[in-house]
This record gives sequence, C-alpha cells and structure tokens, in this order.
Amino acid sequence: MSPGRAARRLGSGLGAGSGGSARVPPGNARRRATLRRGWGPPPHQVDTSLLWLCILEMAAPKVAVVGAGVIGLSTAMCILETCPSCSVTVFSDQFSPNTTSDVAAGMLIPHTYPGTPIHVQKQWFKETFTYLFAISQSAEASEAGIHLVSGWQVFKNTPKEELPFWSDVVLGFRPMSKAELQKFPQHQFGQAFTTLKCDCPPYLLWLEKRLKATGVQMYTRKVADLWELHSEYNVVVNCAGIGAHQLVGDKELFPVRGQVLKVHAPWVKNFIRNGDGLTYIYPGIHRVTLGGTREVESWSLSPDPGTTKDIFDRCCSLEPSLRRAQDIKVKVGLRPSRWCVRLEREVLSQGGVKLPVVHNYGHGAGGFSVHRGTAKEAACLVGECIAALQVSSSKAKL
Ligand SMILES: Cc1cc2nc3c(=O)[nH]c(=O)nc-3n(C[C@H](O)[C@H](O)[C@H](O)COP(=O)(O)OP(=O)(O)OC[C@H]3O[C@@H](n4cnc5c(N)ncnc54)[C@H](O)[C@@H]3O)c2cc1C
Ligand SMILES: O=C([O-])CC(=O)C(=O)O
Repeated sequence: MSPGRAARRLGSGLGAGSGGSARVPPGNARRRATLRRGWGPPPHQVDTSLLWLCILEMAAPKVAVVGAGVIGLSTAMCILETCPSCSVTVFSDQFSPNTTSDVAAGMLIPHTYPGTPIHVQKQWFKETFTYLFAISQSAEASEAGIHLVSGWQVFKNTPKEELPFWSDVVLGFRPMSKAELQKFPQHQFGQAFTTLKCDCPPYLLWLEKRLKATGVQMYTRKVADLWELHSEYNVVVNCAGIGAHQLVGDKELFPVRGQVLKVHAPWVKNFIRNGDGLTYIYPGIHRVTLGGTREVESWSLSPDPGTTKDIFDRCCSLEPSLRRAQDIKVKVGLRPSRWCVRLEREVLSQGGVKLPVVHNYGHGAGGFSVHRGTAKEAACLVGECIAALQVSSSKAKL
C-alpha cells in the first residue's frame, strides 16, 4: 500500500483542515434554495471571464467533494483545471476498488435520461468521448486503462430508432452487413461501431494519482450531513452516487442492481451487446466483462449464484467460445438511477449561515459515458458559487 493510500485509510479520524470539527445544525429547520442552471448554453459557451475574475480575487477558495467514484474524482479534476487556485479535498467512505464505479463495465455507450434534453446528453457524451479518446492515443493509455474497442450491438427486431443520438460521436457507426449478421442467427438487425472502454479500477487509480499530484487531499470518511463541512469549506460538491439517497434524502434516486462477471478470455477482442441492454460481452485490457442484470429498487450487494449461471449462459449463446472462459469473478453494483442526473446548485441555509452546494449524482447506467461532460458542468457551477460568495463578501465590506 502506498504511503498516501495508507494515510488515507487511516484518515477517518480527521485533524485540522479536514472539516472534522464542523457544527451540524438540525436538518428539519433548514431552508433550501435551489438554483437550477437550466438547460441553457453548455458551460463552454457561457462567458465565464467575469466569473473567473471574481474567483481570482478570493484567495484559494476551499472546495470539498464528497464521493470518490468516477463522478467525484473527475469533478475534483475539472474543478482544479478550471480553478487552479482552489484547494480541493475529497471525502469518501469508500475508494477504489470498493465503489460502484469499480464494478461497471466502463463502456462508452450512452443510456438515455428521460428528464434531460437529448442535446445536453449528447454534449456530455461528446466531451467525455473526446477526452478519453485523447488519453487512448497517449502514452498514458495503458496506465489509465482506456482503449478503443470495436464490435456490434444486435437486435432481435429492428429498433424504431435506427440511428441513436450518439451515432456520430462514436467512430464508424454503420448498420451491420448480412454477412456480419450471420454470426448472430437469432438477431435480424445490428449496428457496428468503435467506441472507448475504461478499465474502471485502473482509471479510478489514475484519476486519484493525478489529483494527489496536484495536492488534492483525500480522506476516508462517511459524511452524514453536508453541514459537517460548512465551517471549513466555501463550497461542497455532492458526488455520492446512490449514497445521496441517504445523504440528502433524495427520494427520486433509486438503485438498479447490476450483477456482472469478470472473466479471463483473452481471445475475445470485439464487444457484443444485445440491444435490450441485458446481455453484453465487453473485452477490457485484462479481463472480459459479461453482463448483466437490471433489478430496480434492489439494494442487495450479494452475488446471486443462479444469476451468475444465467448471465454466463446468455453470453455463451452470443459468443459460444466463452464456454472456455476461466477465473470467473462475480461483482455487484447499485446504479444510482434517477429521472435525470441531478446537476445543479443549491444554497443550504440555517440560522443566517449559508452553504453553497453543487450536486452531481444520479448517473444511473451511464456514469462512465458522460462523466467528463457532467464534471465540467459541475466545475462551472462551483465557479458560479465562488463568484457569488465573492460578490456577497464585497457587498458586506461596503
Ligand atoms: C453492473 C454495472 C455495469 C455498468 N456499466 C457501465 C458502462 O458500461 N458504462 C457506463 O457508462 N456506466 C456503467 N455503469 C454505471 C456506472 O457504474 C455509474 O453510473 C457510475 O459508476 C456512478 O458513479 P458515481 O461516482 O456517481 O457513484 P459511485 O461509484 O458509487 O461513487 C460514489 C462515491 O460516494 C461515496 N459516498 C456515498 N455516500 C457517501 C457519504 N455519505 N459520505 C462519504 N462518501 C460517500 C462512495 O463511497 C463512493 O466513493 C454500470 C453500473 C453497473 C452497476
Ligand atoms: O448497458 C450496458 O451496456 C452496460 C451498462 O451500462 C450497464 O450495465 O449499466
């Protein structure tokens, strides 16, 4: 274990600068003001020059990020990239390899959030694809666990929407030829394309390493209430995934349990996904992920042996060579699902004390596919919070 990691594991009893001694006001007396960003122009089209001028005036704004899955770590990274003078601390009760993000297959194939406009989802996906594509073409690719993978999405019946919204973001999207479809006798339609895959634990470790290299502190700590952090931090960012159900009492957030198998089958080079999203075979750098299940409102993290057999049989019917797969490991994760990703500012208020919060959670089955896009937007919201604090402190001085 690295010294930094060991310190983090020991770090649940927190010392000065960690927010450990913060006052916690009772929850029921709180007034909340939610400042929706709305679905206006994406952050890169907003004139942020005034905003950053305000931030520059505030020496080292302190930002706490709660959560160390793909969303928390990438949000911390984007905050630092957009506001290098910020001091960022990550608090999480679990780190890799014990997060939902570690269980994910990590494929960049978007899922649709019914409550979010498609052009916004497309923008999030595009930003994520562009970012990871650059890594996949760099010397960092192998350490970060990012690689291109080609394959097929196959359908028993031709889908209503033959061209998904993301078809011009992935590479070489086209309908499958008759010859290709012969490999899948139970399917009558298919799409061939090349996309990116994250090998999730290496990618999370790569993000952690980069954050630590820029001075980000990381502490193992369960945050019971965001107010715990208010006395030490100017802004708190909530990236708690399914943990937000309890942390902020979000009743719109629910788990969709997913069980997958990670197997050794190095001859499998192409991905295969059944269009219903239930059965998939995703080759990674070292192991192949076989899925899956979608059990709405199930909180169980225990693997189910009957489900393991069922997943294996379904995958073998798509790719019979998988019968020879070895070293089968079973993983379970709870997708943090919601009608739409919660990506917004909120000002918590108690007895005249205000705590600006940015929420970035509820990515359901598509967190890897859109993480960089939502992290950039969350970083922009953090900038708005800091600018607002700066304006109110200037007014107070007058
Ligand atoms: C089986 C499966 C396969 C998947 N495959 C894909 C895929 O191929 N492509 C894709 O795009 N997506 C996929 N997903 C979805 C993806 O895993 C999620 O959308 C994503 O991991 C959510 O990331 P997150 O950081 O919000 O949540 P998490 O990874 O759960 O991170 C939340 C973090 O918050 C911490 N936390 C929670 N509560 C508290 C608290 N009170 N105090 C302190 N810390 C707290 C947790 O410890 C954790 O570190 C899959 C999911 C599953 C289950
Ligand atoms: O649906 C997929 O292709 C993989 C995935 O995101 C999931 O299981 O949540």
